[in-house]
Amino acid sequence: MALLVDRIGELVTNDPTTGEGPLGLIRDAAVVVTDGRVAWVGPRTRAQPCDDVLDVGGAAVIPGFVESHSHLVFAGDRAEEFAARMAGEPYAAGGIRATLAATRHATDRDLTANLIRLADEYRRQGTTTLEVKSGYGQTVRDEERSVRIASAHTDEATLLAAHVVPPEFEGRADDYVRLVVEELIPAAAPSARWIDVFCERGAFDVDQSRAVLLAGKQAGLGVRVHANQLTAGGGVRLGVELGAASVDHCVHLTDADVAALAGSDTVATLLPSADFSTRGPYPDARRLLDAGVTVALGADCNPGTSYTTSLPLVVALAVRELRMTPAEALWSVTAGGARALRLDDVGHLGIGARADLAVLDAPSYLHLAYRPGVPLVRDVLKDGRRG
Ligand SMILES: N=CN[C@@H](CCC(=O)O)C(=O)O
Ligand SMILES: [Zn+2]
Repeated sequence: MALLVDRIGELVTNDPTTGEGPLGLIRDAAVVVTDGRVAWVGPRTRAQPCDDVLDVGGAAVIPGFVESHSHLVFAGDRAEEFAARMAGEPYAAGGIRATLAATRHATDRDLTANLIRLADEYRRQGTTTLEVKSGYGQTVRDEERSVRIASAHTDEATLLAAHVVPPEFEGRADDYVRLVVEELIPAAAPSARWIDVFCERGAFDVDQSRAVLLAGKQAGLGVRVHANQLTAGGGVRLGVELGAASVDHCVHLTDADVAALAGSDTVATLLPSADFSTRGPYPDARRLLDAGVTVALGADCNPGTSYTTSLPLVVALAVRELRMTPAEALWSVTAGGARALRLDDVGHLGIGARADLAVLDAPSYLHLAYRPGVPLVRDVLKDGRRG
């Protein structure tokens, strides 16, 4: 059965062969969906009649957001830590340990309920593809169950086996890395698609990160890295060296980091809501874009640095604070996220793509940045279906 999404005032396809400019814009458009995929897209006057019609009444329609960086398997929150930060405390990697303790005590059922709650929040705000990381367990048992819980809800589950050195390994990071390589990854990798590591002062250094990522690669996982969030360490170059799909945060970059990214297939994923919520500096998106680096944007939902599921907020921050154009920001949060996950059938609405789209309560995608904080996502289709 075919569905006609009709009377679209402005359609963003992200397919420059179908519409105008890099966003592939079509005005007065329609989309035909069959079997959960885009079967046809073009001016509405040329659309064939279909059994089912969704009349959006002149609204803008965009590809569903692709979130390539979230931490949804956790218990508790850290509102007090946030308040202390707003009163002047700096963010440090060690805060993760508070969530570690709460997560280890939580049941699978509690962790699942929290994940579903946050994934629903993401969906209501237009996100149709969601990567989810483990990383608040840091024992073989807790990482294995975290990534298993994530994988029941997404194909994009990431084993963040080395997020922080757990308290029982205080001063013995190398021993923890050995446990990760020898026991944790073999136990948890079957539930994951990706391996990730927090390569940062206070977390894991470059050699420790390399050992973890290589063990993950060996187990068949794709590589992603939390890199250069707090300092200009070696995380970005390590990611490029290992062929990472994405290096994430990228706040503190040297010229050599930018050059390495520009000469690679590795995406730089920027997470401005984390910088907003830690009151940290923002990354220099223009420097990356001008060097030809592929830039993605994510919300990085987690209880420590960025307790938001709003990719519309991220678009507004990217435009206002990172000086990206609205078109660049929208591309980065849809097609860019897809590149960061090495997916080619999401993040755009070309023929054959998944029919994942968001209908906005607005005549143009420009309103995502122009009307910050306003709930503009009116309807969401995932694989051509609502809900
Ligand atoms: N930077 C490391 N990981 C998370 C923060 C985790 C936490 O503070 O709980 C992030 O992506 O920002
Ligand atoms: Zn993160």
